[in-house]
Amino acid sequence: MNKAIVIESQSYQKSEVMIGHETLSVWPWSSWLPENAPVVMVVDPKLETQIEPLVSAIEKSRQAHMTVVPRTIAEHDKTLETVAALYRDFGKHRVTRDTVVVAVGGGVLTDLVGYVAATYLRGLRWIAVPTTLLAQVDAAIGGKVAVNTEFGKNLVGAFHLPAIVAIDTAMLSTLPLKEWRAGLGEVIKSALIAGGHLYEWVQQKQEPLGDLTPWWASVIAETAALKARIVQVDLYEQNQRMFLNFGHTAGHALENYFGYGTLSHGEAVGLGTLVALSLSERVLGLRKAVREQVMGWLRQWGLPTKSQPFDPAKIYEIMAQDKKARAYGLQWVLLKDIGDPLVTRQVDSQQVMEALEEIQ
Ligand SMILES: O=C(O)C(=O)C[C@@H](O)[C@H](O)[C@H](O)COP(=O)(O)O
Repeated sequence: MNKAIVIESQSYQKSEVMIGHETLSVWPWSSWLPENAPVVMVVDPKLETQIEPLVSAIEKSRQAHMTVVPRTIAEHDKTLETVAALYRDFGKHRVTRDTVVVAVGGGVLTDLVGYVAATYLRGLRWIAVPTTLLAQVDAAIGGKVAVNTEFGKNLVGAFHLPAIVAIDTAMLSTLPLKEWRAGLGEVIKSALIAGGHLYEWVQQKQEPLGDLTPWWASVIAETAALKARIVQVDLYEQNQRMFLNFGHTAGHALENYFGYGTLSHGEAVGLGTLVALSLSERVLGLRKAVREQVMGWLRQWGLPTKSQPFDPAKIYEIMAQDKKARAYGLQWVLLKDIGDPLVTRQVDSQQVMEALEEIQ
């Protein structure tokens, strides 16, 4: 018999993105956590005091036991070794398949803990509680979970949607300015690929970092919503979701080149955005005024418009590992105009080298 038996996956992943202010411990945790399911919370130790109301809200809402695992995870810790350490923690705590993992921290922590949730016991339900600007507007949304390798950023990972993304903007009240800056690359990227209100708000003013003003509340909500809309139609990044990678082709390569953690993701994506805009001018005729405007935004927010010196040939070599690359070569996300991104292979190495030189 050579008739194929077809298995069509019904793995319908669903993710609810909640955005509020001072709402974390009053959200309906008892309905978010299956009855009697054990909970393992992996939390950035810096936040343990701040999230006490959340811990008690979860413990009050359930009979089952909750284990809190404090774990500092900086960019240079975003490795398979750290994943293995968490596997050991989960083994020690006898984590079972009905356990819900709650990840509380920045984008690096939610990326790594989300990957542990995607792979431990072949997959656990998880909830993301993002506590930085980067995580709230981008990293915790959409289920891209991953760790870095020596060959590149996020090269080992999965698509594993968090059941809930609980974004409480009050968590930003204690966020250091460096961490605010680390999320700005995604805000600028989103404004450029989306156009519309988000672009207009950012074009009109770039409010100071650190105060959660109504302007920031609107920008965060709209950036998060943009990502959710795109993921809704292209979870596995077959086409539109690639637009969210604007500025990341060069950005990730710069992070790898200088050593993870040396350049923040926001700084790297800001520089990568300038490279992508320069290529958009060369390949698609985008007007140079857009890049000049973005340089003004970066300066206003204290992000670099020039990189430390680097070897463009080495950056180009690292970019070859980019996940948008295919056997036939690199794919670039460029802009035809504000709000009008596209994916193209029609970029030659000379144009890339010239665009890279412009940020040196
Ligand atoms: O969610 C996506 O898709 C993105 O590309 C969003 C990016 O801003 C984010 O940094 C993502 O983690 C990078 O994706 P990767 O596939 O280049 O690792």
